[in-house]
Order: sequence, then structure tokens, then C-alpha cells
Amino acid sequence: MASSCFLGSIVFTCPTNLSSRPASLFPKNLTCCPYSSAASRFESLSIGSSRRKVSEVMSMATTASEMGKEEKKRVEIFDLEENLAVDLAKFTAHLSDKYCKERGAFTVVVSGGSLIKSLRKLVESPYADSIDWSRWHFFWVDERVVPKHHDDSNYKLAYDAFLSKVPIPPGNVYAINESLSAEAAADDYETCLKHLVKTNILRVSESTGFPKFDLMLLGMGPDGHVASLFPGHSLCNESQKWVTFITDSPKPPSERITFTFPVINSSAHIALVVCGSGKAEAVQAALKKTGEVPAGSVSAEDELVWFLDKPACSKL
Ligand SMILES: O=C(O)[C@H](O)[C@@H](O)[C@H](O)[C@H](O)COP(=O)(O)O
Repeated sequence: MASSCFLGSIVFTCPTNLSSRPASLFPKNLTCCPYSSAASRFESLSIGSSRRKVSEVMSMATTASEMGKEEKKRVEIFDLEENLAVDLAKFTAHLSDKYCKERGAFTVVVSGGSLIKSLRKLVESPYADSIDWSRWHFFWVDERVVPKHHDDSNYKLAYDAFLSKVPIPPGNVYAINESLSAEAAADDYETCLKHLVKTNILRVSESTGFPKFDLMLLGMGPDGHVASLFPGHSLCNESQKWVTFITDSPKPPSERITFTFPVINSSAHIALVVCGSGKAEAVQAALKKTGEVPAGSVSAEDELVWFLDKPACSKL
């Protein structure tokens, strides 16, 4: 059973057995009231109750009336990154099952960085054998313009730790053409996405007209950047392009391509995976609006889930 906490249009649902958790794990100024529909929808995710014994879980939703659309936002906090990785695998496998059955395809986008390591449970039992990998279509939210075998390549990172271990058809893995300039590589990737829309592999959001990926798995930098959308950079305001490029990235390497916010925010589901105390201030800025960071602008059409470890939420 779960109880629900509600303040204004922010809805929290949490298992009753966690009611004794330290108050510091909840955003301040929250009061409680029933919100049964949100609670039951969260429970229907069936992420598994064992997690609740080993992790602190805080669930949060933003109502349709606030966002003008059916967005749900949850924050889940784990004692250990190990437990986070277990739940992230369950979450991803659940969506894979749903979309493979419903649409015959599952479009998944990943970032680079530490996120890839947090996906390690997916390539282990029981998921390695039970997921219908043949229906996966695999994309990058951003990529560094370097050769695929380069240590800075997000393709190489994902290939070594993930793609080489599961049977996703190579034709369903959409790496950038790194022989092009950053600008041309971004155009090329956008053309590829448009082709996949025409062939119905990729959906389009009815409300925005931008592509609607089934799931984006994103990391966040210590400065609050997501994808290659950095604080204060004009690319954060791009409103037309699907994929754009940057040649002055503050995080090396400087040349990258990146999905734009309209594409990110048209996703059906987003998991924002953030671990470590070095990101606590950016998490605070994004979730409590104590500052402006790109991660604070992330939303999803159906569901946004923040997967945090305890150090990452130490300032909430
Ligand atoms: O290519 C990139 O640089 C990434 O896609 C980037 O957006 C990354 O996800 C964050 O910087 C977090 O990286 P860490 O988790 O390693 O801090």
C-alpha cells in the first residue's frame, strides 16, 4: 500500500513503510493528502517491492493541470548505486515488453557517461535472455565527433559495455557518421530519424510534431547539463531542429552532436540517472528550482523518473 503527499500540483506517492525516512529526503514544505489515481498508476509500474527494503524511494508527479499534458514525474532514491542499477533494469525491461508487444518496436536512446555502467544489469540474467532484443532500435542523445574506436566515443562506450553483449540487430543501432563535420553529422542523424518516422519505427508526438522515442536513458553532468545541452548555451533554446551540433562544448571533446530539448521532451518515458555527491547541487537546482540548469527543463510526455543515489540527493 502507498500513501500520497500533495502540495499544489506536485504529487508524491511513497510506500507507507518508508514513512519514517529522514525528512531531509523530501523536498521541504510538502504536506500530505490523498491522490489515489496517481498512486495507483505508480504502483502499476510494478518495479518490485524488494527495492523498498533496501532503498529510500520518493515518488513525485506533476499533474496534467500543471503541465497541460499527461506528464508524470517521480524521484526514486536508492541507498546504493547497485540497487539503482537493479531497478533501472526492471524499469527498462518493463517498457521493452510493453512497447515490443504494443508496437513491435522499442526505440531507446542513451547518453554517454556513467549512465552506461548503470545499465549493466540489463545484459545479465534474467533480462539478457528474456528481452526481445530483435525489436530494439538504439540511438544516442548525443555523440562526440570522434572515430568510433576512440576512447571518447559514446558509441564505443555503449558497444563495449552493452551492445556487444546483447543481440540487437546491427541495422537497428544508429551511430553517427563520424567521418562528417559536426554540422553535417547532425543533419545526417536528423535525416536518419526522419526516415525512421516514415517507416513507422519512430513515432511522432501528436502534441509537438517532434519524434517521440519510447525511452530515453539520460545522465546529467555536475553542472546540470543533459545530452550536450550545457548551462547558458544557446543550444538550450533551439526550438526547430531535431538534432544540432556544438563545437565549443565545455566538456571535452568540443565537437559533438546532440538532440534538442523539443525532441528530448517529446519522449514517452525518460529515466534521468544521477549518482554521486558531486551532482547534488545540480540535482537540487533541477528539482527544487534553486538555480537554472538544463536538467531542470527535462520533461516527458508520459513519464519522467529521476533515479538517484543518496549522495546525489543530499541537498534535497
Ligand atoms: O557525451 C556525453 O558527455 C554525455 O552524453 C553527457 O551528457 C553525460 O551523460 C553527462 O555528462 C553525465 O556524464 P557522467 O555521468 O559521466 O558524469
